[in-house]
Amino acid sequence: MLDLTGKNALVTGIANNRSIAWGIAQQLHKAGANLGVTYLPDEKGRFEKKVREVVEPLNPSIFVPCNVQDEAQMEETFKVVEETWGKLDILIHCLAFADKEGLSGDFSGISRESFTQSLEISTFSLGNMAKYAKPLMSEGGSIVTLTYVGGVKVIPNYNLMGVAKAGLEMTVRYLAAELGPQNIRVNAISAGPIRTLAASAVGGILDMIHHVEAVAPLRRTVTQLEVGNTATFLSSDLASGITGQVIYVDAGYEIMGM
Ligand SMILES: NC(=O)c1ccc[n+]([C@@H]2O[C@H](COP(=O)([O-])OP(=O)(O)OC[C@H]3O[C@@H](n4cnc5c(N)ncnc54)[C@H](O)[C@@H]3O)[C@@H](O)[C@H]2O)c1
Repeated sequence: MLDLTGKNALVTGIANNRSIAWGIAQQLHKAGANLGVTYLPDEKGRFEKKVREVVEPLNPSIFVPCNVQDEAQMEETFKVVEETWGKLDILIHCLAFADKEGLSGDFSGISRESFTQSLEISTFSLGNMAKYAKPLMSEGGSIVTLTYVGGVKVIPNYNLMGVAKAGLEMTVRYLAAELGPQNIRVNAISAGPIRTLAASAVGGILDMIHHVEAVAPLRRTVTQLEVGNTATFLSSDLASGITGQVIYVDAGYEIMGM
């Protein structure tokens, strides 16, 4: 039985109702988990307002700002988790960033600044979050992150994010090896292309989606809720033997050679 009643789940990366993290939050909630949500703060508070509206129906017990580049906010986030729940069972890392320069044109033209910023937000943040989650996952736990096939094979314009995702997938393996003895499992979902805010920054995302719809065995791409279902499974006892893996939720696209 897939039942997350009594489990505490912190979900990062909801920007709006198209976000993959929103699909995940809904399915975790449906399975009975208590939800905590972080949002990326901005000066005008627009993200906060938007995310608050989106998540309100799920009544999260935690709602805190967390820019992963801000160490004080990271610390505060997990302090609030400890004060509210005492323990954490599920951590969803569902965020990434690369600027325009990193997502179009020549790979060789990417600047040091773009590279550093993207890898810090998209890759380093997983291990750094795990550092704070580890002591709170005293009864074991599940950490799930999101990756894309562009971290394994060359996808036009994915450029810098491809390097970030390659690093992220390796981070999953190192974390799984480190945290396994504490019964903390760490996995990644490699999702097919979905129209979201982040995806719209990648040049030619619609072409990618149309290509997948034409070629993938299921002749379509996937939805946020399908990714949410897999994240919920990976976070449940049904997946108790799975760690360090990258699970493709991509309508089968990854197996195709042509
Ligand atoms: N959409 C796709 O086609 C697709 C496919 C495979 C994997 N993914 C991955 O899924 C994850 C979620 O992306 P999405 O497509 O749902 O887009 P999205 O724009 O809805 O979500 C990206 C999130 O990253 C957050 N973020 C960016 N910089 C941050 C920072 N410094 N600190 C904290 N949060 C920050 C944003 O606030 C946003 O909530 C990303 O890791 C993305 O690479 C997306």
